[in-house]
Amino acid sequence: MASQSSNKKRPNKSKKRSRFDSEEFERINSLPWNSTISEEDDAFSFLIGSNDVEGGGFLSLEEIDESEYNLDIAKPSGGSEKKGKTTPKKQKLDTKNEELNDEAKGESKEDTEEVEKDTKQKKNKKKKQKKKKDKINKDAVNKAEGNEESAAVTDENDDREQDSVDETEYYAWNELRLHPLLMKSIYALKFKEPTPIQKMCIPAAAHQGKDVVGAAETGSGKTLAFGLPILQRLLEEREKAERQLTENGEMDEKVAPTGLLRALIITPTRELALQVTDHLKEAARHSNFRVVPIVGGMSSEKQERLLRTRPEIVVGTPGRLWELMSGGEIHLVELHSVSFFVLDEADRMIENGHFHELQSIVDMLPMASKSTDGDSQKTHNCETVSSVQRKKRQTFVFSATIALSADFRKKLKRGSQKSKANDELNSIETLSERAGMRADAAIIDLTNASILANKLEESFIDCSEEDKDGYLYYILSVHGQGRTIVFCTSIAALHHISSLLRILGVNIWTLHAQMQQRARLKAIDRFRSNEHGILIATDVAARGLDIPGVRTVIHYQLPHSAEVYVHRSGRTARAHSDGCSIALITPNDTSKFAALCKSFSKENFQRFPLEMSYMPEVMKRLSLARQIDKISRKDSQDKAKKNWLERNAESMGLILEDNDSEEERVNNHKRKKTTSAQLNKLQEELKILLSRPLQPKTFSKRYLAGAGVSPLLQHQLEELAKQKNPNNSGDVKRKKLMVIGQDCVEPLQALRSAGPQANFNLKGIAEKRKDVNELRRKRKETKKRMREQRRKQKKKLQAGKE
Ligand SMILES: Nc1ncnc2c1ncn2[C@@H]1O[C@H](COP(=O)(O)OP(=O)(O)OP(=O)(O)O)[C@@H](O)[C@H]1O
Repeated sequence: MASQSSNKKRPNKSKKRSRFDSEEFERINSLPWNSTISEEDDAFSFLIGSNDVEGGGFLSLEEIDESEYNLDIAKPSGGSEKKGKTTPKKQKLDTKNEELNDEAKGESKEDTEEVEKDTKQKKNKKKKQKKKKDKINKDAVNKAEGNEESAAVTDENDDREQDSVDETEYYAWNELRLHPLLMKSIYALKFKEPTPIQKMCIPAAAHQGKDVVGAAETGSGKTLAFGLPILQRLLEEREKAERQLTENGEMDEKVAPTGLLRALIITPTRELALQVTDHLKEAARHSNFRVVPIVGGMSSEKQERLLRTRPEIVVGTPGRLWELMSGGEIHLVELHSVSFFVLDEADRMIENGHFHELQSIVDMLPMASKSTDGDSQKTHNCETVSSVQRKKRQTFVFSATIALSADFRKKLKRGSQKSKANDELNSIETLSERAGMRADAAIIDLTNASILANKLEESFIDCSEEDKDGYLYYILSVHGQGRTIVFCTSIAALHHISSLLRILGVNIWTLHAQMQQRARLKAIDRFRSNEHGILIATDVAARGLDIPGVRTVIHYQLPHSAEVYVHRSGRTARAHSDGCSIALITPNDTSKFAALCKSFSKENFQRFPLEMSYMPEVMKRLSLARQIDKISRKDSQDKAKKNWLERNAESMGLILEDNDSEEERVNNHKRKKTTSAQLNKLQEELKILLSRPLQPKTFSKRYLAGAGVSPLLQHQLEELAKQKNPNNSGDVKRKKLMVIGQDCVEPLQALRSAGPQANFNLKGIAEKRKDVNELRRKRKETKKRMREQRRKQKKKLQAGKE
């Protein structure tokens, strides 16, 4: 349905653009291509983007605002652009026509005069061309950068920075033959070497023009693995077109078309789209390609204004993209120019809530298979376009967990490209095929058997449902170093623990899908800016979020699938860092956890080391916090109920009568007073407890424990311990000596020091489960037998009575 509606909107535009399109595409096809990219794949080398936007700058707290992009976007005047505003190309043509008319009027002038004029013009033209050629050859870099004052300032800084760059340190990038402007960005990012997925993807995508299915662990640099090839090809195309125009002496005659949409990147979440945008802007900062995010939760008018700047690269979420596309947003429906289509976190895209819009978007992409001979003008145009497009659009499908869909991989390896009768894009395979993925796509799967990030250490704490909150508080307070993300599966659980933690004085931020977009971005921003920040989030934060310094991920509730577990845990141990994850496992979770371990081919998970002497104090505080929470909740529920009643009564013009008797009123008042006194008392008690360090009374064998120990004291204690055991220089023992106190030891350190203390034994669990199943079966059989016996006895009794 959706795609039909979109198709309805397209014929008009197609009619208006049909001549232009076919002319342009004829020209595209006639352009030669450089040796590194196959002729077939060189789609839009005629493009010379008018890139006047400075990249860089993360979209942070406020709504997307064009001012953040240093854009001076003209408000639409008079007829809307959608109705076919005069393009620069058309303006140029009009001017040319006027010139021709003028020339015709001047026919009466003498021939000699005309010849002189002609020669003069030719001379001027040659001069101009030479000047331009020199300029291009002299400084291609400056040419691409010199559009904005702000860009110039940044570039000046970058140039200064680049002067101090020792390029030999970046030699590992050499073999990837990236454009100097991209290398300049890489120097600025200080990425000394490409990550393995980048090493594999860039040659295949940028130089061989292949479609790519990429799978690599979380935080392994997949964004640039598809981002750099896109930018590389766009840069090469632009330069080639410029060179060719200069060589043909057409620089003056041909006007670069205003930016066409060249790359469409789709991500499952808004935060991820903003992050990918930011990342690509950093990579494109010297090449001047415009990258714009199109996501829900923000003003669509502003986004439409951003799109009117005709960015070459759009990164968006399916919902808002489709909303604008189906509304006929001109930049987004001109998909014939899209040469790069990316599905980031592809496996998430096919999940419920995403694929309908995605399917509609994919169906908008020009594909030869969708055209039929008998169709309208629009179809004819699409066919012209698609015959170019089918060969030339590159499709990239990326995810850390795509390899979990082994079926997809196998099929692609076999090169199966048969179109499915299936109309729904409910598998990555169908989705990729419909998006135009070619049979010879490069499959780059760098995930290991466990799919989990290499530098991630995983652990678990088995506890009762009752003690879960206590253990969470324990980890956050005893091991509060570095950033921590706590994942919940439900928003109710998120509210529950965030309320408790706030009462316990733990500084946290929350993130879930029911929050306003502005609040979501604010939470991320604040979390990002706090070195020891704690974020309590649902799975909306599970995918793609790249926040440096996340040291620990806690699974407060286990996720529903192995994929989500991988992505959640992948918020730590990113790029070259390490990190750890801790899963809180209650008896109800055991079999789910065992299944998870199995899907990662992991026999053992490490048990997180706990210093049990902390627990009495932890539980005391928690008990008080729970009581406070219960009273406060009841109070706010009562208030909300009263407000609701009052609001409704007011809206209906009614006056609420207080029907309570005097006695009831007095009792209510007394009850309120008692509750308030009780609340104050509990809060006071908790305050006293919180003012004391969370300190165990005894010293453990392994740890010298002391809450609130300053780094200096910690160091002195360690030195003291060394002096006491001068002979004991064995590394193993020294490693185990650790001083722990609040905010002293991060979980990863505690985990490493503990060694493989205890493991989650899958075999044991399987056996236990077997035993339990056997027990259940026997119990069932006994029950059945007893039922049978009772029935027989009943029958006998009835027969006796008769
Ligand atoms: N060559 C490189 N050297 C060092 N760091 C890099 C390199 N490439 C990318 N990074 C950094 O690594 C981090 C992770 O990159 P990115 O977000 O692209 O990972 P990802 O594989 O897409 O992760 P996820 O699967 O979780 O989405 C980012 O902070 C990025 O800046």
